[in-house]
Amino acid sequence: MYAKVIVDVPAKQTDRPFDYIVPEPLRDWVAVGSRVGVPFGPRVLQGFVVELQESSDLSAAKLKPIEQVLDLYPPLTPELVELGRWLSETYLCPYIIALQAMVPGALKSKYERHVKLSGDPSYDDGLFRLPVYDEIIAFVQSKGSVELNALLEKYRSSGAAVKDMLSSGTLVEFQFIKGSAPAKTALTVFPPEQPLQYVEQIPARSPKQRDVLHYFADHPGPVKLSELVAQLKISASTVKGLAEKGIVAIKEVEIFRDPYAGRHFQKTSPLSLTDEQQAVFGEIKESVADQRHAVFLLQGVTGSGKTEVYLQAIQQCLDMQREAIVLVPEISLTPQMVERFKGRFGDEVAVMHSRLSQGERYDEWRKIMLKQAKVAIGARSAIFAPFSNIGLIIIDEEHETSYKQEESPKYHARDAAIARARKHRAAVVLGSATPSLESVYRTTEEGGYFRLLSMKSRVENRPLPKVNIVDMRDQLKAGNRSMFSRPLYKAIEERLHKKEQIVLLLNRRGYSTFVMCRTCGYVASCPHCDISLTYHQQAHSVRCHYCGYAEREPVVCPSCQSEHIRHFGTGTQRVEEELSKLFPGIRVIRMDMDTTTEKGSHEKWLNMFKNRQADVLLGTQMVAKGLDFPYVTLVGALAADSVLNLPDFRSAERTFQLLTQVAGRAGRHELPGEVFVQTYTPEHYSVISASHHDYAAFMREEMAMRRTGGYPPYCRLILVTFSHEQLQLLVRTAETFVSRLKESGRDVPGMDVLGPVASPLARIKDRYRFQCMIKYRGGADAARLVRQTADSLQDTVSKHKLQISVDVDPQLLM
Ligand SMILES: Nc1ncnc2c1ncn2[C@@H]1O[C@H](COP(=O)(O)OP(=O)(O)OP(=O)(O)O)[C@@H](O)[C@H]1O
Ligand SMILES: [Zn+2]
Repeated sequence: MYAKVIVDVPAKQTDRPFDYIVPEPLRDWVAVGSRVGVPFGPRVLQGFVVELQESSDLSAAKLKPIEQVLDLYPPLTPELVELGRWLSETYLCPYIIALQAMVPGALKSKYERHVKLSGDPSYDDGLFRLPVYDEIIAFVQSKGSVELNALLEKYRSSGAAVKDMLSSGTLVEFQFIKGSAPAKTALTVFPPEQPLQYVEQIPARSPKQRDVLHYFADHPGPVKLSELVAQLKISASTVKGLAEKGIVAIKEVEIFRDPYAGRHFQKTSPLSLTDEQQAVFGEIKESVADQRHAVFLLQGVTGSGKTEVYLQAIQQCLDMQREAIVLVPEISLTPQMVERFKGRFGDEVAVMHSRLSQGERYDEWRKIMLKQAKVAIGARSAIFAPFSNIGLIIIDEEHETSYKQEESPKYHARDAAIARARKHRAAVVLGSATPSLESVYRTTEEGGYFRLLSMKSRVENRPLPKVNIVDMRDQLKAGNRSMFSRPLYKAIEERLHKKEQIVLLLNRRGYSTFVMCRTCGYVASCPHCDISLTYHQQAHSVRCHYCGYAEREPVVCPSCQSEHIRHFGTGTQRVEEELSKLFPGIRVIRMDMDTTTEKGSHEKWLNMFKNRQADVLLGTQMVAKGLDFPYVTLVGALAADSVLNLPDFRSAERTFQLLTQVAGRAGRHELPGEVFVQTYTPEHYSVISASHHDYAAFMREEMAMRRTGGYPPYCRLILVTFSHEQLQLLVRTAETFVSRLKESGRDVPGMDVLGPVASPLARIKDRYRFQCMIKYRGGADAARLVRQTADSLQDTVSKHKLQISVDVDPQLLM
C-alpha cells in the first residue's frame, strides 16, 4: 500500500503530495487524515496522508516507507482533508498550511500521551482477546503507565489491538501538554442496565448497597466514584463490594480538562416560539429534516430572539442523530452565550475559543473526535470541528469581519461553512440584524441561492429603542467642549437617578490616542512603520501597534524643542475619568483591550454589570454585541462616525452595523430603551438609517454606491501585497506582476487589475509595501491566474526574500 503525503515545508516547490510506502505493520493505523513522520531528504518531517493507493507511479525502489504514525486516530477526517484542498485552492496558500489550520495547536507543540489500565484487567470488556492483548495488558500493568508512542513502537504489529482496548475502555489515555495542566483520570462507577433486578441479591444487612442500586435506577449512566460516595454519604468500600459481586464495574476513565468545570448551568427548556420565530424555525427544520443543503440568511432585528431559533433548530438536528456547529464572533463569545447553549444541551456542547488554554482546547476538540460532544460552539476556527455527520451550521452575527482570517490561510468562515455543509447535505443559517451586503446579494436572483428569512419585530412586540442623533458641531458652537453632549448628559443623570443601567460605546477603530506637538504639529511616529505611535497611560509610553516598538512619552518636541507636546484623542480611560468628574460616585466598568487580557476577566465584568454592581458599562466594540441585560435603558455612542473616514469601501457598512448593534442593547426587556448617537456627520446615510432602524433604506443606498463604484458584492476582489526593504526592487517586481497578470487575463471578461500603488500602510517593520487589486466577476478564474503569475516570479521572490501575499475576498484593505 502507498500513501500520498503533504509534508510540513510550506514552500512552492514542496506544495504537492509525495509518495511513501505504508509498511505492513502500520497498515492498521494509516488512514486518510493521519499525521505521520516521513523521511524527507536528510530529516524526518511531519506530514498528513491525503490519499491511499494500491500502487504508485514511481518504482517501489525509489520510495521510502512511512516511519511513524503520530496519532492513534487520524486527526483529520477525509472530508476535512478534502476541505483543506479547497482552502488551499480558493485562498491560494500551501496545502500544508490549510491542513494545519484545522488541527488544534497542541498537536504542533510538545506533548505526550500516556495510557494506563482503567480497572481490573480481568474485567470483561466484551473484546475477543488474542494472546497479544494479554501481553499488552501485562506490560502496561507492570509499568503503571506507558507513553503511547513507546507502546505502539513495542507492539508495532498490534496497533489494532491497542486501538481496540482504548476504544473499549480497557486502557485509558491521558496527555501532558506543555504549559497546560495535565489531563487526569478518575474512578468511575458503571451501573448495570437494570439495577433494581439486583436488589434481591443484596443481603438486608447491606442497606447502603441497596441505596446505590436505587440511586442508579433514578440516575442511569456512569458517575464518578467520589461523587456517588458524597451524594449517598456512603464509603467507597460499599461500592467496591458491589463491584466484587460483579453488579457494577469501577473503572478509571479520562477526565477532560474542562474550562467550565465547577460551573453549574441552569437547565433551560424550549420557549414557545412567537409567530415570526415559528415561521423561520419551520423552514430551517424542514431543510434539516430533509437533509438537503440550503443556506438561510436570517435577518432578525436586535432582540427578535434569533438565539432561541438556533437552539430549537439544533435540537431538531440532534434528534436526527446529527451534529451542529455554531460560530460566534470571538468578541461576543461571552459567558452569556455559552450559558445559553450549555443550559440547553449540557455536556453535549464543546466550546472552542482562543482564551482557553492549549490543553483545554485540545480536550474540547477530542470530545468532538470521540463523539462525546455533538454541538461545537466557537469562534472562526470552530468551523473545522472534526464532526463526521453535520446537520446544521449556524453563523451568528454573520456580517462580522472577524470571520475572515487575516493570516494564511486567509479563509472566510462563512464560505468554508458552506463548502462543508454541501458535503454533509447540511443547512447553514447566517444570522444577523445587519447582514453583510455580500450575503444579501446572494439572496437575489442575480447573486445566488441563499434564502432570506426575516424577523421584523422584537419578542413580545417590545419596541425598538428611540435613537437620537446629536450633532457634535452644534455642541461645540454652544460652548460645550465635553465629550458628552447635553442631551446625553441629561439622559445619564436621569438613569442614575432611576437606578437603571447605561452602555457607552467608544468606537476606537481608527481613533487611537496619539502624541502631537501643538507648536509645530510634529506627531510621534514609528521609526520602522508608517504609522503614528499610540499613547499608553499606564507606562507613560508610546507604542507601535504593528511592530511593538516603544519609547517614553516625549516631554519636549524632538522637532522644535517646544514643551507643548502632549497626547490627544479619546481613550476609554479618559472617558472614565470624565464620567467620574461629571457624576461623582458613578460606578463604571471599563472593558477594552487593557482590562480584558486576564483569563476570565470578561466574565467577571459582565457578571458584575448583570448583578447591577455598576451603573455604566463603557467599552469598545466588545460592548456592542450580543449582550442582553434587562436594566439597560440607555445607550450612548460617543464617536459614532470615527470609522467613516477610513479609506475602505466598507466603512459606511461598518458604521451602520455598529450603530444598529449597540442601539440594540437598549430596552430588550420590559423597560423601554433610548439611544444617543454623537456624531460630526449627522447627514450621512449610514447614521440616519441606523437611527431609524431602517436596514432596507441603508441597503438601497449602499448597494447603489457599490454598483456604481464597482465594488463587492457586484464583483469580487483579490488583494496582492508585495513587501521588501528595497523600494526599487519592490516597485519593479510589483510592476512586472501587474503587467504579466494583465497580459494573461486579457481575454477574461470583467477582470480588472488596478495598481500597483503604495499600500495605505506603506511601511511595516522597515519593509515597504505595495499592493495591487484585482476585480473580477464570479466565474472568472482570477485566482488561478494570480497564482500562476506569482509563481512566474518565484525566482526573484526566493532570491531576494521578497514577500507576495495574496488575500482573496479581503476584509481589510490596509
Ligand atoms: N419565544 C420567546 N418567548 C419569550 N422570550 C423570548 C422568546 N425568544 C427569545 N426570547 C427572549 O428575548 C430576548 C432577546 O432574544 P435574543 O437575545 O435571542 O435576540 P437576538 O435576536 O439574538 O438579538 P441580538 O441580535 O441583539 O443578539 C432574550 O432575553 C430571550 O430570552
Ligand atoms: Zn512599528
